[in-house]
Amino acid sequence: MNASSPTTIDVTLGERSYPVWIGRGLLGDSTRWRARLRGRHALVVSNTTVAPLYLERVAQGLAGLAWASFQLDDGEAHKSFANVERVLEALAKLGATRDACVIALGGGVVGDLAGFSAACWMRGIDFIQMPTTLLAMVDSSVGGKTGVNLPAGKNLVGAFHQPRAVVADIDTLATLPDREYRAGLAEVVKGAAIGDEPFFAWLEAHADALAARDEAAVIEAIARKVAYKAGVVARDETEQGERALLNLGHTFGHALETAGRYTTLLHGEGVAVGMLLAARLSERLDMSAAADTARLQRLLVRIGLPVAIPPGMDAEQLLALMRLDKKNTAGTLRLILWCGIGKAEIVAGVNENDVLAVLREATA
Ligand SMILES: NC(=O)c1ccc[n+]([C@@H]2O[C@H](COP(=O)([O-])OP(=O)(O)OC[C@H]3O[C@@H](n4cnc5c(N)ncnc54)[C@H](O)[C@@H]3O)[C@@H](O)[C@H]2O)c1
Ligand SMILES: O=C(O)C(=O)C[C@@H](O)[C@H](O)[C@H](O)COP(=O)(O)O
Ligand SMILES: [Zn+2]
Repeated sequence: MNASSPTTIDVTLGERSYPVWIGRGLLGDSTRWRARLRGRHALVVSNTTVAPLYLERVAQGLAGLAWASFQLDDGEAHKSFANVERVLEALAKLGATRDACVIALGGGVVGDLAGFSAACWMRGIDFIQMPTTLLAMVDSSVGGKTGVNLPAGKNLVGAFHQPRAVVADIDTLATLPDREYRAGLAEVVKGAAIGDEPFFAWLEAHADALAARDEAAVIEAIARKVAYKAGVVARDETEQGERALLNLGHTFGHALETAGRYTTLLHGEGVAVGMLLAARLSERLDMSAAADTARLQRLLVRIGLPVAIPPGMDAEQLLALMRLDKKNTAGTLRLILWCGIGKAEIVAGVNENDVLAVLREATA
């Protein structure tokens, strides 16, 4: 495959739409993405790991523009309000006007923070997502959720702000560590588990090819997950209903990530464990069968994802963190529960004692 034939999926939001390009050589071949820039200012936001690897490829496409780059320190702990302020200061220093564009070059941390900064600067300017992790390609770069963490919890501050384009250059995956790659697969499994039974079966059949990073399998997995998510986002851009299903495993997962101070579990790993906890809770509430939970666990294990709560975490502490989840209403837990492969439901007023029982069993 070359840069002239990417797989393209359009995310359509009423009258608007933007492309997600998936393929090889896309960063260095700027013909497509450069045409999405409207003004003469661009700020590339990246981090200290990704910029040395890939900034040069993007820089070539920015020739002739007034542009600068800003590098975050690496890690989830840097998805912070303080860094948003630093990005905004970099935009001010660049003299960025309303037609400026922020380019997010990196994983989901960079994408969420850069996108939120773009949403804030002059009440909203363009941004382009250039995801360089599998997780960012299949999930965070698509759909317009942007934001940062607070010490109290994940993603507590943010905005819906859609990108102008998503440039998923799979060449960048060559340098992605295996653990990060596997974490990205968790969000692929999630999409299939929520709403696409045939895709789940395909993942089971291609688990070995995916673990070996077979190129055709990787591109198909990215494209199928992005197409699934694009459909959900098109129907419910701002999470008034159906979109909340994309949060399967996340109320548990975010609590696990936060409890581990963002160093114990990666986001995708938290989602993997979180999905299993959600599955067990669903079984307890007679919404799903043990056989489905076992099938989900088998696939996650084959991919090499964790399926247990890390040692030292406490059930009560996790429940307290879950109480701050954004989906909750009227002071009660509102969770995404699982009804077996390919089906999930939003359930309000979940009894905390049931959640605690599942957490206690998993932390015992
Ligand atoms: N907005 C959304 O819809 C959405 C969806 C899913 C996840 N998220 C968020 O995304 C974040 C997780 O994203 P992530 O898993 O990409 O983590 P990340 O951004 O921390 O990237 C993972 C690691 O890989 C490194 N890296 C990135 N690209 C690389 C490359 N090509 N080669 C080598 N190293 C590379 C990074 O420097 C980092 O160390 C979380 O904050 C999560 O909340 C958001
Ligand atoms: O796009 C969505 O909607 C998602 O929920 C995707 C999730 O995988 C992602 O982790 C998202 O950041 C979670 O958002 P939050 O609303 O729970 O903060
Ligand atoms: Zn997620």
